[in-house]
Amino acid sequence: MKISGKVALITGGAGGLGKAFAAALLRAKAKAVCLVDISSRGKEVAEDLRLQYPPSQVDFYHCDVMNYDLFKGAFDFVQKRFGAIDIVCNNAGMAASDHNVSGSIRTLRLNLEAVYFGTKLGMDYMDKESGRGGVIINVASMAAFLPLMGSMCYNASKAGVVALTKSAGVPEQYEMTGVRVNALCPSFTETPLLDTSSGLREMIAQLPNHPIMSPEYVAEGFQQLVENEELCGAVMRVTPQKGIEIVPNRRKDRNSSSKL
Ligand SMILES: NC(=O)C1=CN([C@@H]2O[C@H](COP(=O)(O)OP(=O)(O)OC[C@H]3O[C@@H](n4cnc5c(N)ncnc54)[C@H](O)[C@@H]3O)[C@@H](O)[C@H]2O)C=CC1
Ligand SMILES: CCC(=O)/C=C/C=C\C[C@@H](O)/C=C/C=C/C=C\[C@@H](O)CCCC(=O)O
Repeated sequence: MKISGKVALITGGAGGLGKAFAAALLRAKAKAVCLVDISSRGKEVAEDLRLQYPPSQVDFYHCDVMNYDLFKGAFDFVQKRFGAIDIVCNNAGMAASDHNVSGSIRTLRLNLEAVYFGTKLGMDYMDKESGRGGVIINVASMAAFLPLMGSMCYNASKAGVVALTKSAGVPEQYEMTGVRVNALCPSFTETPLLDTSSGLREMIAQLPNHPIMSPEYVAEGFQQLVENEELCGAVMRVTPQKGIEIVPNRRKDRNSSSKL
């Protein structure tokens, strides 16, 4: 997909990775980006991006994406304001330790259930019948493959995002909707998320050859997933050790999916 002239909706857009994804799209001449976030910081982030990347339009839409109806309202807002949606990034997320049961349940809901909402809504609003096709990027994590000690729900939620994305990205689905769906799995990246768990930075520092990456580097992988029309149902890993890589998809060796 050529990003120039396109319209994007990014959840968690006020956060470290969300802002970097928005900036990457704006540098590539996206027509408009809407930052959907529960934090009112989104207003300042949108203002900052407008100043940095004129004449692109950058809006902030205050929303709790864990509420389906409110989240649908964000899609209606973008569709009405810009006439179309081409790119959806389900990026909003959080982490909680196993000791915090309510936080762990909220983590599962935000990181997985809300990503399902955003994937379903993205397919509905961008479907080639009602829309003009498009691409959905679901932000998972390397924790989906290499679990973090003490964060069962975080690890499970991210593994769920990978499975959800592979399901949504099967060729038959793409043929029907014209919407590609890919997963982005970064390792540790310099954002406020790293400060939400005490001792995490110290733990990371103990890991051999595991420097914390910049959001801008992860956004390079994000942009590849948006632009490369060959990628659908793809899982991309971004790590300091191996850089940006697509996980081989064994399913491509089979010639049809199992239909229910
Ligand atoms: N920072 C890292 O090391 C890594 C982060 N990730 C994932 O990247 C995504 C973005 O996280 P970061 O930018 O690192 O963290 P961040 O904390 O900077 O950004 C998260 C954003 O999500 C928003 N948010 C939280 N709950 C929300 C809700 N109910 N509705 C709408 N927005 C909500 C927050 O207000 C915040 O702006 C998350 O899914 C995270 O799990 C994945 C791998 C590594
Ligand atoms: C509650 C703590 C928590 O879940 C914090 C998450 C923080 C960062 C985002 C996360 O998505 C990054 C995961 C990166 C994992 C990369 C490699 C693993 O092999 C690290 C394993 C570290 C360990 O041995 O526990």
